[in-house]
Amino acid sequence: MYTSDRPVILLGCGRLGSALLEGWLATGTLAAERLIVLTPSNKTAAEAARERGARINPPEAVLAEAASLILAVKPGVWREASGPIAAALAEDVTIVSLMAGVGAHSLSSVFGKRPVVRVMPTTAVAQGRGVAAVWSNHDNARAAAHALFDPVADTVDLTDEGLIDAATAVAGSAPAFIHAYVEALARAGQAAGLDAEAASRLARGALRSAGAGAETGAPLSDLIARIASPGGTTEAGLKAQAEAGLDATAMAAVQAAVARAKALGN
Ligand SMILES: NC(=O)C1=CN([C@@H]2O[C@H](COP(=O)(O)OP(=O)(O)OC[C@H]3O[C@@H](n4cnc5c(N)ncnc54)[C@H](OP(=O)(O)O)[C@@H]3O)[C@@H](O)[C@H]2O)C=CC1
Ligand SMILES: O=C(O)[C@@H]1CCC=N1
Repeated sequence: MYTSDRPVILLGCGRLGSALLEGWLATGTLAAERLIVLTPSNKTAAEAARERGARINPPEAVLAEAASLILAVKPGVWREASGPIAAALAEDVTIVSLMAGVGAHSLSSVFGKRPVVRVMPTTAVAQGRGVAAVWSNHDNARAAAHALFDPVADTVDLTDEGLIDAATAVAGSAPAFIHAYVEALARAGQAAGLDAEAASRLARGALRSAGAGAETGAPLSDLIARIASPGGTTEAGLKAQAEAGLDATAMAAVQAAVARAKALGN
């Protein structure tokens, strides 16, 4: 729970910014009156927050009240988006960057000595069921990030900023990798004779079932063992999947995402 009386600025209200707004308001992490949203265009989530008391694009002087600035803009535009507001911020404001690739050193080149924390969440923060990697050199900044993200995500502290790129691949991007796998499963189901709708519903249901299993907290190896009857269909499928290069596929996806994060930061 975020307990500071001072507001939080959300810079950028796109897919991730909107998901965060929804999650914070749904979980009561933050009273809407404490939220300031800076967005160039109208967004449904921002309008819903405005109706509950959030300030959308207020006069610049208001920004000095904030305790935290959340950067939820694209890595390619953060400098032009931050430049005009940096001077208006309090000297002690915590910079909470959700951006892939952009390092603390670059952030400090714009925000000076203000403490920086990097957080890499998934969009399931909207449902209060995300996961988020957290890295900072500053204890207070890390604590501020935990106050904002613990209510909407399983937060995983990283000891080294260099690990954020790996976390971006394995958390931020990975839900899309998994959705793509489920789509491939549905296509394979169609190839095995199911019609498109049945294949899609069955594959999505399998994803939901896997998620429900994962949410019990049981080790994934136990969950696999519970489904795979000795000598049965699952064992046969798992063996074929491994032989077809499942590990290599995951490795390729993670390595490509890590490389892209590094390129985005340059
Ligand atoms: N989507 C995801 O799952 C995740 C994303 N991230 C990170 O979050 C960040 C945002 O990604 P995502 O939400 O997907 O991107 P989006 O493009 O959906 O959102 C970015 C938003 O930034 C807004 N914006 C652009 N310029 C400004 C400005 N000057 N001031 C304020 N807002 C501005 C855009 O406004 P407009 O719509 O009006 O153009 C847009 O809505 C990225 O850095 C990404 O690395 C991290 C983890 C997961
Ligand atoms: O695709 C991206 O670059 C962002 C970062 C992690 C998820 N979405």
